[in-house]
Amino acid sequence: MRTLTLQSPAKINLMLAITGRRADGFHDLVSVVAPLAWGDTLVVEEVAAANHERSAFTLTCDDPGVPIDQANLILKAAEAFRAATGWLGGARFALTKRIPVGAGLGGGSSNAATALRALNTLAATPLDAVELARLAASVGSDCALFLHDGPVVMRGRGDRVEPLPERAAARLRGRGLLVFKPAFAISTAWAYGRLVAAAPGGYATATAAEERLARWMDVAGDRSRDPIAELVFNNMESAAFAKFPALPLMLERLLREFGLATGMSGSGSACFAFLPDDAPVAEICAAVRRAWGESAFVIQTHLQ
Ligand SMILES: C[C@@](CO)(OP(=O)(O)O)[C@H](O)COP(=O)(O)OP(=O)(O)OC[C@H]1O[C@@H](n2ccc(N)nc2=O)[C@H](O)[C@@H]1O
Ligand SMILES: Nc1ncnc2c1ncn2[C@@H]1O[C@H](COP(=O)(O)OP(=O)(O)O)[C@@H](O)[C@H]1O
Repeated sequence: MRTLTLQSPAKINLMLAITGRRADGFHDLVSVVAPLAWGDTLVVEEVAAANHERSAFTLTCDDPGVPIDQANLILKAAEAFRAATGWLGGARFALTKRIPVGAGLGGGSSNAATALRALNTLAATPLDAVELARLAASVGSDCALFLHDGPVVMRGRGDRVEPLPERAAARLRGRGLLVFKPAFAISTAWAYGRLVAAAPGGYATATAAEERLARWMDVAGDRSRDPIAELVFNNMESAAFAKFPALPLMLERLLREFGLATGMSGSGSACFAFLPDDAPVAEICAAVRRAWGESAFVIQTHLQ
């Protein structure tokens, strides 16, 4: 039986414009998202179907805080895969969790997409790319982006995903950054709920979002400039920053003391700072830990 070991990366929303609520209750958005060169590891051990009976999907995880029952997006994705393909095989999933939960780093969605990629490799009659993307989107709004290995633009409720044009992607790939998260998490449902409560005040217009993206793509090929800070935008920050002032205080401090461009990822609470080559990384990490305590999560990585 085959065993696959796959990386399941975290993501950062470099630009996140939530543009309004849809009839189905979800929100439309325009987002530039990039996977990080860091994340969880998923080992997938194939279990053959015996006597034309279905074999089970099971999950273990080294982090006791992560559910390992049907609430886990890995098992949801696996069952969705079976329903879509009729595949009778099973799998033992073993997840090594590094991505903090409720951070806006897309850990659960990434795990689900990674599970789908694994099962599609194991299945005798795999889904094509369009079918796999549709299936991923049915598991979670943020899942489909993780079927790509580089920066993408995500639209709709997150289900319409296209790779960034190469010239723009090249400006992001390999870019160093620090990702840091305080001890508290923020629930995605809460963050969208705050936008609904403030509607229509908190929404960005789709036109302004597309213009921001187009402006950045226009100058992205100009090597004499580094316009990354002009791309960074997130209208989920208002609610999170109002409730948790530790977040904006930290970002202001990193700009003031180290001149760093920063932002919050997704619904938070993780934030990121771009690291120039000569950045005093140890000093920056120390500043984060001094303010947020030793329980703060800090990782130095780069965009994939
Ligand atoms: C905000 C974002 C930005 O990338 O990321 P995270 O902060 O969660 O990482 C995503 O839109 C999160 O996507 P995801 O976490 O997959 O959301 P889902 O599981 O589908 O839905 C969780 C909750 O968010 C709401 N939701 C989600 C996506 C969307 N486009 N509109 C919504 O209103 C749903 O109504 C639901 O209450
Ligand atoms: N494989 C998984 N890894 C982490 N969380 C998961 C997973 N499957 C389901 N969840 C649940 O998803 C919720 C959000 O998790 P996560 O994807 O890490 O956050 P975020 O949406 O902020 O990026 C949590 O309530 C968690 O219990």
